[in-house]
Amino acid sequence: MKALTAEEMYEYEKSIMTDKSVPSIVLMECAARATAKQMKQTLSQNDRITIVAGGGNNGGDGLAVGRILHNEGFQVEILVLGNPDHYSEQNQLQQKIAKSYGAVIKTSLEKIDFTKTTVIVDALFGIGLSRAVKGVPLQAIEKINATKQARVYAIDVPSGISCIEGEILGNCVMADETITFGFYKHGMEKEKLKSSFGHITVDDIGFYY
Ligand SMILES: NC(=O)C1=CN([C@@H]2O[C@H](COP(=O)(O)OP(=O)(O)OC[C@H]3O[C@@H](n4cnc5c(N)ncnc54)[C@H](O)[C@@H]3O)[C@@H](O)[C@H]2O)[C@@H](O)CC1
Ligand SMILES: [K+]
Repeated sequence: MKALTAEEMYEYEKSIMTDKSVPSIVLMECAARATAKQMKQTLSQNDRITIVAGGGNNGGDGLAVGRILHNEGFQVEILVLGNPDHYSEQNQLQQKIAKSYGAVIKTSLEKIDFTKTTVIVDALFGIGLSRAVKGVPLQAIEKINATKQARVYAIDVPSGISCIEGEILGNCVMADETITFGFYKHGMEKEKLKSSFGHITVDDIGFYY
């Protein structure tokens, strides 16, 4: 299978945003809608959904997924981790939109009661992971993996897997499903990582041809 490295994917996205003039936030909305659509194959209104978002655009995707599902009546709680000074533009905008629709955003791992969670969306890191996870993000990954009763959906890449090297950097989320955009990512071609990705869906989200 054709599996793109992070650099190749960034290049491709840049060409869509410049040559095709597609705004980043439009790509993000379409990525989030594709993720929500795939999740709804197995979601029920009884599910308690916890979005675990980082401060970058993977987190932005997660915030948009949370707002979309919240607006469709699902039980959603959103956790955003990371240094607020480093939130990406799109992440900040998605937080503003989610709050405007009444979604509650928490910012510390301790504030989430994972014992009640039945579905986790892993939106900590996507193709931007560039070094081994440690500290709070590592605690979050371990918490997600310890929440045995939850189905775990990874947005784009399970957090902790680097698409630069196609390797786990420290530890990674063990996803039941990964929804990735445009192309398979470097690492998905490796047999030894199959159990980390779970079932993989590639969605062109309307722009990646
Ligand atoms: N570029 C775009 O407009 C789009 C990007 N998309 C999403 O955006 C993701 C890429 O977003 P970003 O480039 O913001 O990066 P990520 O959201 O993957 O990572 C967030 C930030 O974490 C930092 N980081 C890297 N390794 C770390 C570590 N070990 N510990 C702590 N922080 C670390 C980096 O500074 C990185 O910018 C994709 O995977 C996809 O989910 C999609 O929304 C499609 C549109
Ligand atoms: K992720």
